[in-house]
Amino acid sequence: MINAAYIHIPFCEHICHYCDFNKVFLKGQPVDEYLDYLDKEIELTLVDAPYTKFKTIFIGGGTPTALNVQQLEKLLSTINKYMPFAEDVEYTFEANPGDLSAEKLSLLRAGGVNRISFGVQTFNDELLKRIGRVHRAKDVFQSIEAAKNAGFENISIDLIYSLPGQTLADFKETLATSFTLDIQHYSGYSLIIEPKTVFYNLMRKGKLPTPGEDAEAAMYETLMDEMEKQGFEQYEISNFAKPGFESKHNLTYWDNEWYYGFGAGAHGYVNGYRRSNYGPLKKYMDPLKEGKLPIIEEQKPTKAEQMEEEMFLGLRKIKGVSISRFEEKFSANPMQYFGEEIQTHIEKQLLQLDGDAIKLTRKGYLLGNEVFQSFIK
Ligand SMILES: C[S@@+](CC[C@H](N)C(=O)[O-])C[C@H]1O[C@@H](n2cnc3c(N)ncnc32)[C@H](O)[C@@H]1O
Ligand SMILES: C[S@@+](CC[C@H](N)C(=O)[O-])C[C@H]1O[C@@H](n2cnc3c(N)ncnc32)[C@H](O)[C@@H]1O
Ligand code: SF4
Repeated sequence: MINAAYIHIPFCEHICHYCDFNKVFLKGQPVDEYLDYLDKEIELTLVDAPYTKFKTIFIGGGTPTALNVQQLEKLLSTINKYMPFAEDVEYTFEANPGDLSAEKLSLLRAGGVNRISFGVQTFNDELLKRIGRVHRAKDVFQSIEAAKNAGFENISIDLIYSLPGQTLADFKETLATSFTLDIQHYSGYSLIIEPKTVFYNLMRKGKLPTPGEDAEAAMYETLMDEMEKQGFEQYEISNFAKPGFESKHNLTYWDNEWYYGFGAGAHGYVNGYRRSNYGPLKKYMDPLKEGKLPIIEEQKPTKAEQMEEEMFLGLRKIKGVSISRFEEKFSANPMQYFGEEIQTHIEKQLLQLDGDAIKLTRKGYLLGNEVFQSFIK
């Protein structure tokens, strides 16, 4: 039974210089039509599904909060129509600071949303401008205050470090400001320069002054140290939470469990099959017009692939991969199956054994990608 769902809203009011997620500039887009087809996709998918109460629902983007009040109402009513919630559901909406009026916030609350994840990135207004964001630090304070006033008690922000021109001192200031917010969860990502973004083109022309590897590592160390000092537990390479506020939805991914993915470009892991939807709006909507699901490809990972996934997803979690759970799932001992890879990384002090767990060392957090890749045979 699948009890997690991701829903993608691919519209943004502006396009940030670093972002390569599936999104289009909002103006002139068939947003209402998109929401109709999203309704159709969810209906088609869930009509034959065994009765499920959803434990996690995550509305991401793009920018879900770029929808207007009527469109938000429509989206929430689709979800309410087809997706019964478990009592302890974690229902997240991603939001851009400055986007949420009191009216939109109370609609979300009334619709059952109980977690908001704001894309803050940095509190330095100069840097915000440089990375192509339109919000400013003051919008973050206002939005979080408004979300609290509307009754939200589980609020997260995303930060990006290693931004062009950012110094360690600057990042420390962003962190210090973040801790004045009294919220429950933080994600801290290091900037990835993705192909086809403004930043990628600047980089190729030698015009992107990124801080460099040493500064990036120093910022990450600072992030981890400061989070710990403030009582936020690191539970994944980039994620920190007050006890009990770890993101259950994102843990579904790292625990290698099944989930639905609805909307343009969304991916899902449904009944053993990894699937992804068409990204471009027209390609997503066309099959639905004929009553068909907009799936580009569906692939069932072999047992060997599932074991690899269990490792490279699970090792992202600070508590690591449970040996006994692995054995239960695959009737194989990971210490034997991946003996060589694990041994090599223990020798390099990137992995460690801790009771029933295989997990990264602190040095391993910095070099996670090197470790994960070695598990893909
Ligand atoms: C895809 S956005 C969607 C939510 C919302 N539109 C926003 O901008 O916050 C989710 C998060 O991904 C992170 N992100 C996007 N592009 C990134 C990149 N190139 N490097 C690191 N983090 C990135 C940002 O922190 C962002 O908040
Ligand atoms: C970068 S993460 C940020 C999560 C946030 N830090 C939190 O704690 O809630 C969220 C982004 O990942 C992407 N994403 C997550 N699940 C997805 C899925 N199943 N299919 C496609 N994109 C997905 C979306 O672009 C979404 O905006
Ligand atoms: S970071 Fe968020 S707001 Fe910016 S372009 Fe990407 S999805 Fe849109």
